[in-house]
Amino acid sequence: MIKVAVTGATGYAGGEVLRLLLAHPEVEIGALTAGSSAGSRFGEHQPHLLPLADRIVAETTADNLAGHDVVFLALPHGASGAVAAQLPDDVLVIDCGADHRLESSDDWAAYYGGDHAGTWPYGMPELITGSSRQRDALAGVRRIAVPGCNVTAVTLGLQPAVAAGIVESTDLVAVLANGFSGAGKALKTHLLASEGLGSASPYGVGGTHRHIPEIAQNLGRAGADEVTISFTPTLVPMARGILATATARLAPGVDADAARAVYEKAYGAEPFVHLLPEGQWPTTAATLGANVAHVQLAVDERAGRLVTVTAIDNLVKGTAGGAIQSMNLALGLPETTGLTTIGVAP
Ligand SMILES: NC(=O)C1=CN([C@@H]2O[C@H](COP(=O)(O)OP(=O)(O)OC[C@H]3O[C@@H](n4cnc5c(N)ncnc54)[C@H](OP(=O)(O)O)[C@@H]3O)[C@@H](O)[C@H]2O)C=CC1
Ligand SMILES: CC(=O)N[C@@H](CCC(=O)OP(=O)(O)O)C(=O)O
Repeated sequence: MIKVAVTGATGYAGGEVLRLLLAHPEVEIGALTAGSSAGSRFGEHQPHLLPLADRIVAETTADNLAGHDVVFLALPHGASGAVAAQLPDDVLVIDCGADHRLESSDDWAAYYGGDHAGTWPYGMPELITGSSRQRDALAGVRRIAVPGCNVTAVTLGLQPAVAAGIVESTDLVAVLANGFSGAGKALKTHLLASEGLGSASPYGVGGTHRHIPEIAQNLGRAGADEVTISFTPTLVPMARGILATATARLAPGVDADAARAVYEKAYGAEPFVHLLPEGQWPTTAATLGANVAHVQLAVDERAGRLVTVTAIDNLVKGTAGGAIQSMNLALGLPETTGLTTIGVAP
């Protein structure tokens, strides 16, 4: 069995990693660590994870993380680098946070601030990288940076068109509806039920959201020379889910059939990206609890734009499921081990 520790186990991302790992046939769950909740009973924080309820949350120290084959980091931004530096090179370390996603230290400084911890192999197996996919780069690695959840939705929506050159990558627009859990468990005023229930509110407006450089990095790897994207997330009253509408100016002469053929070719063999039948549009409800992205596209002839819509569960395909998919690849297991595309709607 593969022995796995989870840091940030009391949070949303750590909890979801554990929920999925409990169904993984090759995994045994070891240390559960966190910050201020160390010493408390795990069941107080994650009552839905009954098999682990009587465990005691440990401090996040190198000693407590020793003796594991895999360590998941589900810590706030900026906290992963120091913990990872204490872990041996032969341990597979999977960072669900942002610390190791970006190649450019300038981008890190501009969007996150502080010192950049470094760049790790990027955990999005479906990412188009020239003539191959990122999954080929994950075999045998011992460090993985899990993508941002919004980044996963927007990248999967746009990358086939960008890679095939059927859109202008300098004229991209993405508007997203985002569930509350994306912001984590820590209390924030705008996430109070009295503020957020019955309301939709934009945040990170005007080119300020920290996922913009990561999306540009991905679409650059997919083949774009230059990427300009207007990106606007909107908080909507649902616990989980992201619905990303991403549009792009079409290259001359590209019609709906040609665009659809590009997406069918890109995603026909992907186990966790599902191109819906023509005319059926993604909903977040259909992806909840599932390691899957539902994708659809249309050509808006009057506007001259390709319109893509992608739905994911931010905590599954957007975090924990994607992380376990990458773990499987790194360890040489079948990519789909322990993961399901079956959701829990309604
Ligand atoms: N929520 C989401 O949809 C996604 C989250 N992520 C990333 O996952 C990471 C965790 O996010 P999320 O689960 O939402 O956040 P939460 O606020 O829900 O959880 C944070 C976790 O980190 C622990 N923690 C906080 N500070 C420290 C510290 N100094 N040392 C050790 N443990 C600490 C907390 O423990 P304690 O209980 O003791 O406070 C808690 O377990 C972030 O980097 C986030 O960006 C990535 C993709 C999507
Ligand atoms: C509603 C909400 O605030 N969502 C968060 C989701 C970010 C996320 O979880 O991704 P990271 O791992 O990069 O933090 C946001 O859009 O910033």
